[in-house]
This record gives sequence, C-alpha cells and structure tokens, in this order.
Amino acid sequence: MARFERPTTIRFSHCDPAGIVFFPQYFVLFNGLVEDWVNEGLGLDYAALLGPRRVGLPTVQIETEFRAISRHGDAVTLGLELLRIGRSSFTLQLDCRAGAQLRVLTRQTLVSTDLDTHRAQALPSDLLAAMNQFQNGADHA
Ligand SMILES: CC(C)(COP(=O)(O)OP(=O)(O)OC[C@H]1O[C@@H](n2cnc3c(N)ncnc32)[C@H](O)[C@@H]1OP(=O)(O)O)[C@@H](O)C(=O)NCCC(=O)NCCSC(=O)c1ccc(O)cc1
Repeated sequence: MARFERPTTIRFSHCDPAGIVFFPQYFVLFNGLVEDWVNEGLGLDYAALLGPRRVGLPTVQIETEFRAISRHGDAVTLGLELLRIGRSSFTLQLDCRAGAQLRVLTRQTLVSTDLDTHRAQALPSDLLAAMNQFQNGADHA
C-alpha cells in the first residue's frame, strides 16, 4: 500500500508536565500530516481547497490506539496510508513510529463538505483523481 511519511520532532509544546505527549497533540500532528499529504503527496493546495474553493474536510469518525509514550525531543516518523475512497468520504490510517516501535495508530474518516452549507458533497474531481493516483503509486517517503 502506498505510504506518505514525514519525520518530526516531539516539541515542548506537545508535552504535558510529565514530559510526555498529551494525547490530543497527536491529532494536531496528524492533521498537519494530512495537510502535507494533500500538498506534497497529492500535489494539490490544501489552503486553496479550504480557502477560495470552500471545500472542507472535517472528520466524522476516528479511532486511536496509544501503544507507547513519546517524550520531549524524540525523533518520530508520522505515516499515512489511504484505506478507502468513497463518494464524499475517505478513510486514512495514520501512525506515529520511533524506529520500529509503533506508538500511535489511528483510523480516521474525513468527508468533503461545502463550507458554505456545511453539507457533504462528492469529492472534488481533482482530489479524487489524485487520491486514486496515490493509491496506485509508489511510497512518498
Ligand atoms: C460531515 C457531515 C456534514 C456529513 O453529514 P451526514 O449527514 O453524515 O452526510 P451523509 O449521510 O451524506 O454522509 C456523507 C459521507 O460521510 C460518511 N459518514 C458519515 N458519518 C460517518 C461516520 N460516523 N463514520 C464513517 N463514515 C461516515 C457516509 O458514509 C458518507 O460517505 P460516502 O458514501 O463516501 O459519501 C456531518 O457528519 C457533520 O457535520 N459532522 C461534524 C464534523 C465535525 O464537526 N468534525 C470535527 C471537527 S471539523 C475539523 O476538525 C476539520 C478539520 C479540517 C477541515 O478541513 C475541516 C474541519
């Protein structure tokens, strides 16, 4: 399965007073990964999609396993795989690893919406084409 990855560093701002990642921060990190994937993995402009094009990509379902802690200063890799493409929705698998150690695993469904009406709409044709191409392509490390 095609995979998009980005290395990142766990920062002070991700951590609680115990010096480990506060769990919602993983969702912020993963949302950044989705932005990078749209921009760099799919070759589209995420800001233009949400801004002038008024296409939202809200999350409707998310399930996460936290397997191991991350600490301030850790070098980790965030990874994304595209599991499913629907009419207006798609499902991603997102993970955070340190070397071979899996720390967090998420399955997340996003829906294309019209940001004026906030109703679901079919995936825009360029997003759909780029996702199909990604699914059939090589890794984007
Ligand atoms: C997105 C919605 C308008 C969709 O409304 P629905 O009435 O469910 O529409 P539909 O029944 O037509 O379903 C649309 C699709 O979603 C799928 N769907 C809907 N609910 C679910 C759930 N719970 N699980 C899986 N799939 C779902 C459904 O199967 C349809 O899939 P397709 O067959 O591929 O079309 C509505 O569910 C909603 O407004 N939900 C709240 C979303 C929200 O507030 N999310 C959290 C914050 S938003 C956010 O963080 C964000 C980040 C980035 C952005 O760009 C925008 C927003």
